[in-house]
Amino acid sequence: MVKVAPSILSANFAKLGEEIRDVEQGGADYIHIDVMDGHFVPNMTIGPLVIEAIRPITKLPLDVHLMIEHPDHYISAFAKAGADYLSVHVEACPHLHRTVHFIKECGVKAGVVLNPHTPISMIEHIIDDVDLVLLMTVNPGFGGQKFIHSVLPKIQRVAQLAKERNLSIEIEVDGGVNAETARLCIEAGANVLVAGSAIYGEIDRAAAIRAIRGKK
Ligand SMILES: O=C(CO)[C@H](O)[C@H](O)COP(=O)(O)O
Ligand SMILES: [Co+2]
Repeated sequence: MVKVAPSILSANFAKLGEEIRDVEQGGADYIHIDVMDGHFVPNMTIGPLVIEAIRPITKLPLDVHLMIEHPDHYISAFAKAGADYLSVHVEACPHLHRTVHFIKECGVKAGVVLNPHTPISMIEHIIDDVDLVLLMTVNPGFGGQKFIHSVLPKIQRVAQLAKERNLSIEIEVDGGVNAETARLCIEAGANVLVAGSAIYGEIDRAAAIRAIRGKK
C-alpha cells in the first residue's frame, strides 16, 4: 500500500492550518515536516513550536525530517511537540545507534535518512532497529529541485535488505517526486512518497495526491 506524505515546505505558511486540512481531506497519509537549521543545510525553516501548533489540527501522523546538526539536543523537544516519526540524517549522527535508540525511548518512531551520495552500507548495522528509512532524491535544503535518478538502485537495495531480514519498515523517498518519478520509486520498492511542490503547487491537491499514488 503506497502512502503519500505532502511536505508543508511548499505550503502557504500564512495559512498553514488550512493547507494541512486540505491535504488531509485530499487523502494524504502523513504530514511531512522539514526542519532545517541553516548549518546542516543552507536554509532555515521551523522548530518544535510550529509542530506543537500543528499537532491538534490534524489526525495524520507527523513525519518530521530533521536536517539539523546535533539532533540529539532537540529530539525530546520534537517528541514533546507531537512528532510521530523523527528521522535523522546519518551524515549528522556520529553515534547513530545511540540517537536512534534515544528517539525510541522518547516514544517516537525512528527514521534514518541518507543523502543522495551516501551508501546504503552506512545503515546496514542499524536498519533492524529503525521504523523508517528515508532516501533523499535531491540534495536536502530546498523544495522544487530535480529528482536524482541515480538513487533508484539504493531504493531497490533497501527493499532487498528489508525482505532478506524480514523487516516491516517504511521505505520513504523525498525530493523531486511527481507522478512520473513516483512510479519509478514505487517500482524500485518505496512505499512512502514525500512530495512538496508537486502537491502544494497544484490547486487540486486531492488529484495531485492520487496521481502520485498512481491512481486516476
Ligand atoms: O526534505 C526536503 C528538502 O530538503 C523536502 O521534503 C523536499 O524537497 C520536498 O520538496 P519537493 O517535493 O518540492 O522536492
Ligand atoms: Co523532507
